[in-house]
Amino acid sequence: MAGGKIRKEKPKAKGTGTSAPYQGGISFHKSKGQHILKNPMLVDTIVQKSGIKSTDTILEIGPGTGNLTKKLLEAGKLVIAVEVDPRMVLELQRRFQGTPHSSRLKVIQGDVLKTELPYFDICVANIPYQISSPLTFKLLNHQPSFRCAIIMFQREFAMRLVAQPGDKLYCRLTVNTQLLSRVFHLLKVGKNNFRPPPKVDSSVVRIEPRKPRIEVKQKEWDGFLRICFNRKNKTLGAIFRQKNVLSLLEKNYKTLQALNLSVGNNRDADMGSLRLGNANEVETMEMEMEMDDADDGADDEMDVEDGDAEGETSEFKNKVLAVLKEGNFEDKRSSKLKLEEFFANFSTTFSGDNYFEQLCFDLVAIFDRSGRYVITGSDDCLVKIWSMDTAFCLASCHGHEGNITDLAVSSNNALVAFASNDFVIRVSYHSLLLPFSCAVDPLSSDDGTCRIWDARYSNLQPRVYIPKPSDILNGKSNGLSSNRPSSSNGPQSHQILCCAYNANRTVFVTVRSDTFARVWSDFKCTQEDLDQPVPELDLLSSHENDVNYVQFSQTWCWGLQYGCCNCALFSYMPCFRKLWERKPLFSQSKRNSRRAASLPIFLCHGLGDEVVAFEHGKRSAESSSSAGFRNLTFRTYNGLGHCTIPEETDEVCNWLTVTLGLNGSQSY
Ligand SMILES: C[S@@+](CC[C@H](N)C(=O)[O-])C[C@H]1O[C@@H](n2cnc3c(N)ncnc32)[C@H](O)[C@@H]1O
Repeated sequence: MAGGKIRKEKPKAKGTGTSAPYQGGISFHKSKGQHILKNPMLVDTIVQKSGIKSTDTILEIGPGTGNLTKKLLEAGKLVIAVEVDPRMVLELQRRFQGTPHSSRLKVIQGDVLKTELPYFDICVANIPYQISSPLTFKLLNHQPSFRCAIIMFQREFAMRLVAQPGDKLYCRLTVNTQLLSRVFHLLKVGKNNFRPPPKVDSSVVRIEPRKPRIEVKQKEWDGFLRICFNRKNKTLGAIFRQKNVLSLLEKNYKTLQALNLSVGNNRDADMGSLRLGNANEVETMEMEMEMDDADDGADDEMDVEDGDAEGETSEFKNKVLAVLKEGNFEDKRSSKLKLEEFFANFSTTFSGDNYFEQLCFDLVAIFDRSGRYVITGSDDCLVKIWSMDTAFCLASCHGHEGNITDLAVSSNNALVAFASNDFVIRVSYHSLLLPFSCAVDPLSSDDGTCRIWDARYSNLQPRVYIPKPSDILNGKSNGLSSNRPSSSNGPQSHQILCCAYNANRTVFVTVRSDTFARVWSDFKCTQEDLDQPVPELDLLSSHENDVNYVQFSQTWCWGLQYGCCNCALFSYMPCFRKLWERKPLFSQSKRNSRRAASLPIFLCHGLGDEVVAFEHGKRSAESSSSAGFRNLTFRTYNGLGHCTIPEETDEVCNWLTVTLGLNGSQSY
């Protein structure tokens, strides 16, 4: 591995002939990754390390204003530059027009990911980092193959490419890249070598495509790696015992078998020798991979619970495990497995049976509430925000250690919650003016807790919500949870599967794979509050299996906050008893309790509410009255279900008009 590090721009040496960075009066767009190289010495070093021959056709991706292009033209025979920004294309043409280089520069205007690449010997590029992954694989699949690519990447991405088994960054990207190429780290590059400086450090790597290529069915191979790296520190034996993995493999197997039979392809039905049919036909089948199993981190067997299929499934499981055992892979972990071992495992056991072909995790994607942005999550552990106007990726959110399994935007469009199968849910401000990145607390992964932090102050610790272990729960919980992980709490053994905020962000609910839903208060919002215990307001039970979706009712928004609102309007108050117990009205200062006691409250509830039982509304009213609220109106409506009627809305309107003095006669 070559070394070296260039950190800072050296002052321009007078009379050396090195020129100042050429900017051409253009303003740079961060959304297009426009961070031009401003250090001429660095440009020289990159070109020198590329080993360009005078006969070479060079591909440059994103030439920008041409600082690197100029040196490439001096070193090679022909430079083909692909640039998406028409302003840069113009600037490039202006810069080289009339120079001896102009006939050896060919500029293609367009998005490199959508451009059919011409023949080239070598690729040298300082690329926009948001296209790192697709670009790498586009290059590696390019035919005829090229000699090498010298590319500037974000440091972390570069380190993933060169990672070795056992390294923290060793991942599916590493193995996929190293299957097709050999990668070397050439140079560390500090932020100050760019204008404007990016937020991250960079590295230059050299990628040499393997010749000859290792031939592998790429879809199958990638599906296999997705499973292996989904929990990369688990043994392969434990991974392939998971019921979702097994049932998906079996589903693939059976569907493809059926397809094969239905086209009259009467083959031996033995698993070991069956070829499972045409990939195009199965492309349309719905086969989602959801790794949301109850997973306690141990390597215990988890049998498929399918009643009728049990016998067959066990047989299927045994066969899968037998092939793992045969290759001695059962106790190996993906994080430490060499490429050759992956390959051996894959080709000797599974290849040809197409079990993995359909194992691509779907992207999760949602529009934000304005409709101007799309937020996506994927199995590359990243959440990205895309502009609907330009189709550019505007921000990437790092920090998850597992696949992104779900996304949600709060009703006021201020927050985005990401669920991941690394056991953590993260919540970030959805504001494009703010850095959209969250640092991961290394202690937080795999602990089944919920963490919420303020992305505006990424140096601050997130607030941690630790559910009580379900084995000590006896129906309902009344106690407080600590907001700090502690050994007494022990490791959490259940993933959080989904969560939701209520409309005004005062309460949220999390659901874990132990089937319990927990309701939490989010009243505290300052950093000083971090040391205070976080109240787990309520524990909801009765589901018998995993709960995969949770949502607050939007029919009424309840907005009660102590001493800071003028009235409260709701159909019932979730967790009302615990709320009053935690913050008894009369434990506050006299002035505040007087004020709170006179708070006008309007409660209304339909007697036929099939979703929130009338009883809850009634008890909310009784409990609030006995807590000391004396200005409370409770209206009930005969036969009204979980909806509203004109009579109710009229009454609410009148009440608000009088209470808030909208008719000029304020009563509060
Ligand atoms: C990091 S700058 C590098 C500029 C120049 N090579 C340098 O080193 O000074 C990335 C360049 O890639 C261009 N770019 C961004 N996305 C692109 C895409 N999808 N296809 C082609 N060029 C792209 C940007 O407009 C920008 O000029």
